[in-house]
Amino acid sequence: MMRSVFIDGGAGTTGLEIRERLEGRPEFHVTTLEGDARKDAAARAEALDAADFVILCLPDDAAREAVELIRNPAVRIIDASSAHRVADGWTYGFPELEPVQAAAIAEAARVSNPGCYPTGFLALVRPLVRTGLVPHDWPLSVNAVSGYSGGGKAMIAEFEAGATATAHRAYGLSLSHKHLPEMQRHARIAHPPIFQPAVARTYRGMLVEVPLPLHALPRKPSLAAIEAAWREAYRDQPLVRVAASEEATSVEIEADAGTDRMTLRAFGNAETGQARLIATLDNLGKGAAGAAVQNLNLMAGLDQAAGLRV
Ligand SMILES: NC(=O)C1=CN([C@@H]2O[C@H](COP(=O)(O)OP(=O)(O)OC[C@H]3O[C@@H](n4cnc5c(N)ncnc54)[C@H](OP(=O)(O)O)[C@@H]3O)[C@@H](O)[C@H]2O)C=CC1
Ligand SMILES: CC(=O)N[C@@H](CCC(=O)OP(=O)(O)O)C(=O)O
Repeated sequence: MMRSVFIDGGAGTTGLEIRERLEGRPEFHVTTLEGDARKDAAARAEALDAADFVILCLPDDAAREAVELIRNPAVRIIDASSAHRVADGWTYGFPELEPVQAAAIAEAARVSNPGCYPTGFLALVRPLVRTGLVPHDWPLSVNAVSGYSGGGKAMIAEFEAGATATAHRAYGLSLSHKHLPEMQRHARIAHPPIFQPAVARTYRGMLVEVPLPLHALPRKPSLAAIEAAWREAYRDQPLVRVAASEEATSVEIEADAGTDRMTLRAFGNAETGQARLIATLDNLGKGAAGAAVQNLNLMAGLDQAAGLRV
């Protein structure tokens, strides 16, 4: 069965990546608007209402507006923006997050894609909280570096203009980044983590790291216990891998760039009981377009990894 998919914001960074992934897929007929029609409310309303699925690749305000424009109750929505990630009536589009999540997404009418940083953070932390290895009120922190395409067209233009952009910039210094509510809500933790994001002079890829003092946790888990909790959580998941970490001496931001997968690694020092948990992914892959297509596959009743780069 052919399903129609309208991408609102199809000329943006995430929209173009989704179009690339859906090219040559006979299950989907993709439509977008061109020229002045792209931002014309009447043209958007018509295209939104005519589709089986719409994927919103827009700034938050435009995504909220798109949802209001939809009149046809049969239209199913995937929102790549951060407008609806903790909103009532929306299903969080992270199929690997809980054992029931993929089934919930498959049935949902409104699915909100996770943010790229929360994807790494939640993958590392949620199984540890769920199994009690990390107490739900533990004061977590997360350090992360993203490729500059994470900031969309504006940041790409800044970095590619060359003159002003840096090699590595720390930001989010007010500790109020827009990803904090979804990190806290979906990890099911009592406090927002201390989140230290940075952007580097590389187009795509990201490295999300959670430091953990294992010796101070009530259950004093070993690295092996952490890896075992991840392996159990992601046992049947095609897009999340747990790498054997013993031999690695470094991890690069490009490790999963150009793919739709995510890799988790646990490093540490057994003598001091300190650990570094590291997720790598592509901010435009599992962090955005890959996740949107994974959700679309599930909602359409297809194999979740169909058309994705594992
Ligand atoms: N880049 C990334 O790694 C990730 C992005 N996201 C989210 O995905 C969404 C899209 O981001 P991204 O692709 O990076 O952003 P871009 O800035 O690259 O693209 C946004 C697109 O939306 C278009 N647009 C803006 N306002 C309107 C409007 N009112 N009506 C129709 N089109 C409009 C823009 O038009 P114009 O071309 O004229 O500027 C642009 O083409 C954002 O919410 C972002 O936060 C989520 C995860 C990761
Ligand atoms: C490098 C960079 O600027 N990254 C973006 C996050 C990209 C992303 O996850 O997009 P959402 O806005 O949809 O959550 C930021 O920190 O705001």
